[in-house]
Amino acid sequence: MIKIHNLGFPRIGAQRELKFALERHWRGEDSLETLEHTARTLRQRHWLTQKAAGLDWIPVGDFACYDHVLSTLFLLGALPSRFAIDPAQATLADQFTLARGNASQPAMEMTKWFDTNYHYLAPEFDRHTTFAAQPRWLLEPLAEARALGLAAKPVLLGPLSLLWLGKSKDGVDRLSLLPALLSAYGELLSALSIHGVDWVQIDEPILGLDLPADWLAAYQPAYTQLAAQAPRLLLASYFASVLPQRDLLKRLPVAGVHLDVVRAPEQLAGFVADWPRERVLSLGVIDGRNIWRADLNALLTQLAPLAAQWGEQLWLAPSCSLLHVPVDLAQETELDAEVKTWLAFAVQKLNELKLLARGLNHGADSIANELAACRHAHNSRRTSPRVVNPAVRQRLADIRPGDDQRRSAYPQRARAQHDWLQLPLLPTTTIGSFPQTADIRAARAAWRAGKLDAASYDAAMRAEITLAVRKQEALGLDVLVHGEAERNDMVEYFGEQLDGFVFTRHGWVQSYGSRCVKPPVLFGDVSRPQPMTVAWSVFAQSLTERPMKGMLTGPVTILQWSFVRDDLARAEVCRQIALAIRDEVLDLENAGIRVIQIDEPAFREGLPLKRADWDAYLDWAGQSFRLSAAGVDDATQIHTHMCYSEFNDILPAIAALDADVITIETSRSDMELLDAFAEFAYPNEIGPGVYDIHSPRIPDSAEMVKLLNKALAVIPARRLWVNPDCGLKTRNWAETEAALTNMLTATRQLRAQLAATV
Ligand SMILES: Nc1nc2c(c(=O)[nH]1)N[C@@H](CNc1ccc(C(=O)N[C@@H](CCC(=O)N[C@@H](CCC(=O)N[C@@H](CCC(=O)O)C(=O)O)C(=O)O)C(=O)O)cc1)CN2
Ligand code: MET
Ligand SMILES: [Zn+2]
Repeated sequence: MIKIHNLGFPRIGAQRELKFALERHWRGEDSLETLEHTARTLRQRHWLTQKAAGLDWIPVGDFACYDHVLSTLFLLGALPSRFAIDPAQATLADQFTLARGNASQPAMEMTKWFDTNYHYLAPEFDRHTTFAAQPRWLLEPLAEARALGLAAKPVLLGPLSLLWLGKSKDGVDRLSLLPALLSAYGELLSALSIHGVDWVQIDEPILGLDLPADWLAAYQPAYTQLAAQAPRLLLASYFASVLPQRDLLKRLPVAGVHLDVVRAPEQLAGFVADWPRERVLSLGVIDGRNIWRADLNALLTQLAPLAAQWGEQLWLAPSCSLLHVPVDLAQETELDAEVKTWLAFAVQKLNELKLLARGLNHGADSIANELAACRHAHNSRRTSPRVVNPAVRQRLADIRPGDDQRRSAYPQRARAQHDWLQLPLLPTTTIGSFPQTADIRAARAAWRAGKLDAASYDAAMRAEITLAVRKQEALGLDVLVHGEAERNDMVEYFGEQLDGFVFTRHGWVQSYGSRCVKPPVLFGDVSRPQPMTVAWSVFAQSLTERPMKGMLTGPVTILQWSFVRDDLARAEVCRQIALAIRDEVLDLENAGIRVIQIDEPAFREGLPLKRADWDAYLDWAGQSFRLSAAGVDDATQIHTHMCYSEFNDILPAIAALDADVITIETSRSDMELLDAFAEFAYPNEIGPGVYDIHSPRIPDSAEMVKLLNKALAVIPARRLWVNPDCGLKTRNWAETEAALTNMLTATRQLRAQLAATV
C-alpha cells in the first residue's frame, strides 16, 4: 500500500480571504485577533480539504500570514537585530513590522523564491546573530490539527537552506552560524518529538543548486546532529534534480527523501536503483508549478512496478508545495468548457493523488471511469485545432539570423536618438505604472460586471491618464509614461489580448504578502489579432509635447509569469510571444511613439537553477527580447526594465539585449549592483533606481543625491538616467508625488553640480 502526502497548500484562500483580512488589519479596520481568527479558519479549512483527499500525511506549519521564510525566522528566534524585537515575546504584529518596515527601519529585503514569482523575505545575518527556538509557533497549529483528528506532518525549512537564502550584513560567513542554528533546530525537533510527532518534512531546496563544496560538506554533520533528537525526517528537495547529491543523501541519517520528478524526471531511475529500501522514497509526480491535468493513465503504468517493489515505503505527492498554483478550479464557472477539462488546481491535484493511490493500491479497475475521463481530456488537448496555428509556425520558421539585430550599433543609434529627444543631462523618467487607486479598480470591476459601459470605462481611464500626464509635467519629468491605469496586471493584460491564452476569474497565486497575481493560461500558439496598447499611448502622447514612452511587457516575462503549455519547448513559445510583441512595437513606432519600454523583470528569474543550463536559456531568452525590439529605426529609443534580481552573474547577457536604456532596481542594495555594471563596462544608458517603491517611506532628496553620486562614480553622466526602482502602482498619489518631487530636486542639484565641474 503506497502512501500519499502533500508538501504545502496555498495560504491565500480560494476567495483571497487572507489577502483581504491582512489589508483590513493593516488599514486599522480589523484587530490582530480578528486577523488571527481568519487565518486559523483558513488553515483548518485547508486541512479538511486535504483530509478529504485521503492524504496519509497532512502538512502543518506551511501556513504563514506573510511569508514562510519569515515565519521560520520567528520559529528560530533569528530576527534582524536592527528591529530590537525579543523573539520570546514576538507576535504576529512583529512579523508585519519586519515585512513592511516602520518609521525608523526599512522593511526586510524581498527576493525571488528560486525560479518562481513568489517573493520571500531574505534573512539578515551578522556576526552577532543569535538563535533561540520558539516552538510555540509550530505547536499551536499542531494542536489545532490534532484537534481535528488529522495525521499531521510538520514542515520546516531546513537549516542549510535557511542560511543560504539569507544575506550576510557584515561579511560574516553564514556557515559559521550553523552550529548555533543547529542547537535551535535541535530544540524544535525535540519539542516535536515530545509531542509525539512521527514525521517531520524538512525542506532543503538548495540541494538542487550547484552548491559550493563547503556547503555540501556541512550536510553530513548537521543532519547527524539533528537526527539524534528528532522524529523521522523526510528531506524534501524540489525544483531541480538532486541526483548529483545521491550519495550524500544516502549517507544522511534521514528516514526519507522527496524528489521532484516532474521538473527533473531524469533523477528517478538513479534513485530507484540505489535508494535504501528501508527508507521512504517520496516522488513528486503531480506538477506543483503548473495547472495542467496529470496524465493518470501514464502515471499508473509508470508507477505500478514501483508500487509493487516499494510498498508503503513509496510515497506520492505533488512535486513541490502547492503554493504556486491557484486553489480550486471548481470556481471557474466562466472558463471555456473544453479548456477547463485540461486543467487542475490545488484541490484537483490532491484528488489526482487520491485516484493514483486508489489505482495503485486497489487496481486500475477501481478508477476505470476517472481514467477514461482523464484519457478523454488528454486526447482532446492533444488533438485540439485551437492549439496549433500554422501561420504562427510558419512565421517562426521564417525567422532570419539578422532579425534580432538593430540596424546600427548603439553609438550611432544614440546620436540619432539624442538629436531629436534633446533631453537634459541625467534625464528623469518613471518605470510605467502610477497608483492603481481603488477608483480605478472599482471602475474596472464595474465594467467587467457589465455595470459600466465600455465608453464610460474608456473615459474613466482616459481621465486617469490625463491626470498622470499633468502631474508628471508639473513635477518636471522629462520622459513621460501614461501610467498603466487600464491594466489589471502587466502580464494578464497582454494575455487577455493575445490569441493562445485563456484566463481565469479566481486563479490567484500569492506573489508576496497580500499581493497576488492571476497568471494567464498559455495553451496554444500565440499571435496578436490586433494592436493592444497603441490607442492608449497615442492618446497619452496627444496630451503633451514631451516624449511619451510606450509601455510593453517583454516576451520572457510574459512566458515566465503565465501558466505555460507543456507540449512545446519554452524557447519556441517565447519566440512566438516575441513576434507578437514585435508587431506591437512597430505599430507604436508607426503611430509616432518613439520611446518604447519593453519590461523584462522576470528575465533573471527564468534563469535555470543549474549553471550548466544557463547558456542555452540566455541564448533563446536574449534572442526573444531582441526579436521583439529590433524592428525599429535607429532613432527609436528602446528601454527595458528589470527588478527583483541579482544581475551580476549575467551582465554580459543583459548587455547583449542591446537596449538603448535599461532601468534597474538598485536602491535597496545601495547601488552595489552598479559596481558590476562598471566593472563589465556596460556600454549603453542606465537608469539605476534611486528609491525603493515597495515601502510607503518617502526618502529625502539628500539620500537620492548620495545614491546618484555613487552612480556617477562608475557611470559617465551622459549615460545616466534618474528614475525610481520600479513602477508605482502599489503606492498612493501622495507618496508618489512627494517621492518624485524629491527625486527631481536631487536631479537638479546634481545637474548644477555637474555644470559647475565642467
Ligand atoms: N504578474 C506579475 N508578477 C509580478 C509583478 C507584477 O506586476 N505582475 N510585480 C512584481 C511584484 N509582484 C506584485 C504582484 C502583484 C501586485 C498587485 O498589486 N496585485 C494586485 C492585483 C492586481 C490585479 O490583477 N488587479 C485587477 C483585479 C483587482 C481585484 O481584485 N478586483 C476585485 C474588485 C475590485 C476592487 O474593488 O478592488 C475583484 O475582482 O474581486 C484589476 O486591477 O482589475 C493585488 O494583489 O491586489 C503587485 C506586485 C513581481 N511579480
Ligand atoms: N512597467 C511596469 C510598472 O511600472 C514594470 C513593473 S516591473 C515588476 O509597473
Ligand atoms: Zn519592476
